Amino acid sequence: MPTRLTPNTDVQFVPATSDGNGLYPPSITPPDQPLGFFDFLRQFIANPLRGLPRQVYEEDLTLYRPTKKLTVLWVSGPAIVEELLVGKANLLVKSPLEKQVFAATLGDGVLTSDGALWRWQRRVMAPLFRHNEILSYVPTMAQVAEEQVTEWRRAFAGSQAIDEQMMTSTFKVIMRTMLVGGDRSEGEAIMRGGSEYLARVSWEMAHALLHLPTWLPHPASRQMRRASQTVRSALSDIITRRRQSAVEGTDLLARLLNARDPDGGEPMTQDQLVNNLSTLLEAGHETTAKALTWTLYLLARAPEWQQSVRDEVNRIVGPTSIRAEHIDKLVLTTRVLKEAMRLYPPVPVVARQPKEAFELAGTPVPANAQIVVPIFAIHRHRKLWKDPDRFDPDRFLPDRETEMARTQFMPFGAGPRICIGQSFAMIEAVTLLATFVRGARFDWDGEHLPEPISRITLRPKGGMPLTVTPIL
Ligand code: HEM
Repeated sequence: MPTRLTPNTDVQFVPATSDGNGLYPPSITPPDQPLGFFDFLRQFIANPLRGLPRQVYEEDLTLYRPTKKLTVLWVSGPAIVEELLVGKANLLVKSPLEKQVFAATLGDGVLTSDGALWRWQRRVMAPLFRHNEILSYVPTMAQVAEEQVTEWRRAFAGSQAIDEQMMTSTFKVIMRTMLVGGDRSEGEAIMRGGSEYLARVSWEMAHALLHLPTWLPHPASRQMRRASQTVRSALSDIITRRRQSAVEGTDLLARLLNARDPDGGEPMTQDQLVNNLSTLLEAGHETTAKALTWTLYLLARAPEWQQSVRDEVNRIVGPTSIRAEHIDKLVLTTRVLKEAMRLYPPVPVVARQPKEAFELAGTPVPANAQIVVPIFAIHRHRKLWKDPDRFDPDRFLPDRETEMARTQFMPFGAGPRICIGQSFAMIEAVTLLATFVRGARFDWDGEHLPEPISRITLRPKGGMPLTVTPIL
């Protein structure tokens, strides 16, 4: 039976602080009881993760019905997550809330569409994400990472805005591997526009939760519209130039330009091309940037782990650039990344809506339910993890990892909508992290305790200043 919750308006949120031990990084202390609707909404705008009550971290299924119109089902037990996202995937669609939030920027590209349109778009893109194809990008990824290390050497030791630098690096990677032909200023406009859009996304979500008409503006409407226009018009220019120059190639844009609808044989329209390019650029860089940002924070708090990663990279790779054959051998580096994505999953929540009423683990789910899989809470679930808030990469030692249920650790989602870029992200993150840690030391000031804030991706409140000392 799901836990049924009675709204309670007295709950205070206390973002956890550090106890001085570097292995316990900031978390969110969940409220003992859920909030009444308006408090929920207020906290949701500040940080949707504050809306998750304690039960979500302890039970498998939690039902929250704060108003007659809103039913939220939080699914946090691995067996039920599997039943939902794998077994019953064909009974679900992407949440209309998510679609409304992304309509202006991603349209109905592969992330936000359903049914035949989704299947076609996913099939067109799948070949780009084959493991071997991605391994061929390792030299480009290593070069981008080395450029960042060179910048740190030029800047000498000091505090650096790690979150911004990780965004720049991962964006360079995606532009140089997937979208050959964009120029630098277009690239910067796309990156800035995407980030500004996501920073304000909770307004759009709250607007959708309240079922307000889409023509009614909210405080962030204008900035979000401007940000999405910036991104879409830069992408449209790149596509037009590419069509005019008739450049051949196998990058993402070439594949999208050559794709034909299996039923009608039609190519993608300009709008569909823009939808999918912006989807790949947005989904493909901010997520990996956040994985790296949080990993470096954790390593700065745990210098002994940082040194172990450095030792591994020096032993396996030495002073040369990282190559494809090194990736599988960097096992400790990979474990550290996984543990960082457990504590700070770059996509902290995924959501669905049923096509019609159905049953989940014997519980009736109404057709209008918002089904939420809170990855953040699953990764810190009290019954699944020992000492869940502690940073301990050894959880991912091979014999311990094989004991985990498939959806106990699910930073890339699960089922047919699992992240198409999973291999790309892991190979990129290992290459960049290994190059960074070999080339520089990262130190924490002992004070910065960023609250993890869900803005589709998991952002550190107050950014991520770390002291970087190049290793010459
Ligand atoms: C650490 C990095 C990443 C994380 C944690 C991540 C996480 C996720 C998650 C959780 C989903 C599923 C969303 C859902 O079920 O609603 C997803 C979907 C997706 N991701 Fe990623 N992602 C990452 C990197 C990437 C990269 C590098 C790319 C592309 C280059 C990418 C492209 C996509 C796309 C296109 C989808 C939609 C797939 C579909 O609906 O068929 N992601 N990602």
